[in-house]
Amino acid sequence: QQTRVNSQASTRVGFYNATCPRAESIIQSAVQSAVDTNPTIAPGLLRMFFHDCFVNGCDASILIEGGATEKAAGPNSLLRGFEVIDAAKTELETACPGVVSCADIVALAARDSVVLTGGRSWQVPLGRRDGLVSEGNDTANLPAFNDPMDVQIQKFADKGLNIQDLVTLVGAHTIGTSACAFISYRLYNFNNTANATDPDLNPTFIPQLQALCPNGGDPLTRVALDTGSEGSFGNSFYDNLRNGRGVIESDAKLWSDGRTQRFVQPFVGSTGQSASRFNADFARAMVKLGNTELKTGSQGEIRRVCTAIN
Ligand code: HEM
Ligand SMILES: [Ca+2]
Repeated sequence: QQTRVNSQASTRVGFYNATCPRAESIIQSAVQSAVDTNPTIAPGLLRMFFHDCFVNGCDASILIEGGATEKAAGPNSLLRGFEVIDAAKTELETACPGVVSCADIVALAARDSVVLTGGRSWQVPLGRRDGLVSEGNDTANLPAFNDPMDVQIQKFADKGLNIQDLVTLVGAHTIGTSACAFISYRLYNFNNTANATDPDLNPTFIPQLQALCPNGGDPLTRVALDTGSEGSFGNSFYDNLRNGRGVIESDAKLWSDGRTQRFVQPFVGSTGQSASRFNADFARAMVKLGNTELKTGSQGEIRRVCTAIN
């Protein structure tokens, strides 16, 4: 198994220009029609790309179905949007059989999801190949909502991503929602102490979150990660962090830990400048994330269907 962390990325923009010129528009239409029907697909697809890239690189290992694959593992249990990738792949196989990798579909669908929710577009370097391995245990690479900041920083460093990349990429939480399962302990039982709340939470935010995630309520109830703006891609997420309104613990720590706060700061504020900086930096960080442990050239394969190795 070849792994190269961000080393001379050999993806390139326009990789399918000659071999499948309609590839990007086919994927864009598939994402658009899915998001039109169900807006929660957009954050689902953005998160899918992250969870793919962090485990065996951006190689569509996340899509493989069966026994103990990544998709079946705990950290991926709430991912959504798999059917959109399959729909795009079916159309691509008709238009240009055997050409477009599932890994590139995931990468493009993530970009399209950002654009459809109001973010700025960017060009996605392509040419990833699909991986031959998908093991549930490897999902331990993924950061967890309650990982200490040291662990989060280390998990990103292991993928060639620095603290600034971490802060920028977690800005993806400007769209989408979290299950109460990842929130309630901050409201009712912080540090395993009855009735204790997380001191990172703004006291005025606690009753709001408690209303959304009642004590003992359904752990699958969903709450916006960027309060007031869950459907709209932008830098308001960082304002919420500064205001003690980070919904999951790992997000809140981006402000309370000085190592990350210094990178949150430039994204805070309603001036066009901080918004513009976030959009530009996010695009750059996504390209960097997208070159994680690439398989290119003759490595891996182009899958016939995204859910199974050929
Ligand atoms: C320290 C790193 C991170 C942690 C601990 C983390 C954790 C989480 C958790 C616990 C959720 C809620 C999942 C659910 O209930 O369905 C979530 C949602 C989400 N995450 Fe992250 N995340 C991290 C980084 C990222 C990155 C780098 C991206 C993308 C570039 C991302 C994209 C998303 C999106 C879009 C959602 C919303 C999903 C939806 O609405 O279905 N996250 N994340
Ligand atoms: Ca992967």
